[in-house]
Amino acid sequence: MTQPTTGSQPRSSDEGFVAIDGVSFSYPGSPQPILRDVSLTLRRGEFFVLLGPSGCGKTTIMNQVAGFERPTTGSITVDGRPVSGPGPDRAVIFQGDDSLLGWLNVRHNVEFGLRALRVPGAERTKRVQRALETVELAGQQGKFPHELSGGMKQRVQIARALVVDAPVLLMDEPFGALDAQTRTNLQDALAGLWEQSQRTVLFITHDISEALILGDRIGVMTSGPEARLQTVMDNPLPRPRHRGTAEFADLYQRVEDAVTAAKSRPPVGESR
Ligand SMILES: Nc1ncnc2c1ncn2[C@@H]1O[C@H](COP(=O)(O)OP(=O)(O)OP(=O)(O)O)[C@@H](O)[C@H]1O
Repeated sequence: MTQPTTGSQPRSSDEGFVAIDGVSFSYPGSPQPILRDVSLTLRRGEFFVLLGPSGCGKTTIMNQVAGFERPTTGSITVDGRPVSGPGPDRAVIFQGDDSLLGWLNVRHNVEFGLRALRVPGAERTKRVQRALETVELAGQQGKFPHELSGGMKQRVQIARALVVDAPVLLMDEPFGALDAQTRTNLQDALAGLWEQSQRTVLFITHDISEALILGDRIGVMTSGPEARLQTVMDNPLPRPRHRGTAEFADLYQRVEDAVTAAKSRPPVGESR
C-alpha cells in the first residue's frame, strides 16, 4: 500500500485514526436501510477516496463521520474518540459555493471559523494569511463571493477548511461543479497541499481520474438501498501523479471494472 509522502512513519495508533465500524443507517420510517454494515478504517494522514453509484449513501457516510447524523447501528471514532456531533477535529467541504457567506469578503469568510473557535486576533490574522497564500488567493482577499470564479470559490472553501487546522478533512464532491480545466488544476493543487499538510482526508467523487490523482486507497460502494463497501483498492501510483501514463490507464480500467461490478450487484433483497 502506498504511504503518504509526508515523511513521518505511522505510529501504531495511527492505523485506525478514523474508524467506521459496522455502520448501518436508516431514515426514520424508511422501509429499508440506506447503509448496511459498513466498516472502514483510515490511517492518520491517509487520503481515502469513496466512489459509488449516485444515491448509494456516500454523503450519508460522510455526514456521520462529520457528526451531522448518527448511525442507526455501529460506531464511528476519530483518534479513538466516539463521534457524537460536529467538532473542530473535522472540517467539511461540500460541492458548490453555497456555503460561502455572501456578505463577507474572502478574508472574512476564511476567518469566520477561527472567530467561532475564539482564536485571538493576531493569531487569526497570521493563520488566514497563510491559508490564503497556500491556495494562492492572498491577492484576492477583499473580493466578495459574487466576484469570484467557481474555482476561486472552491479555493476559498479549501482555505476555510485548512485554517482551522482540523486533522480530518471531509470533502464531498468539492470539484463536481467545475469545468474540466479548473477541476484538473484544483486536483493537482489539492494533491500538493495534502502532501504538505499531513491531514487525513475522506473524499467523495464520481470521477475515477480524480480518485487516481488523489487517493492512497479507493473504496467502491454497491448500489443502494442497503449499500455496502464492496472493495477497497490500493493506489500504488507514485506521487506526483500524471494522467496519461500506461500505469494510470491500467489502474483506471481496474477501478472502472470494480465500479461496474459493484453497481451491477443486485440489492440484498433480490440476491437471496
Ligand atoms: N432526508 C432524507 N430522507 C430520506 N432519504 C434520504 C434523505 N436524504 C437522502 N436520502 C436518501 O439516502 C440515499 C443516499 O443518499 P446520499 O446523498 O448519501 O447518496 P450519495 O451516494 O452521496 O449520492 P450522490 O452520489 O448522488 O451524491 C438516497 O437514496 C437518498 O434518496
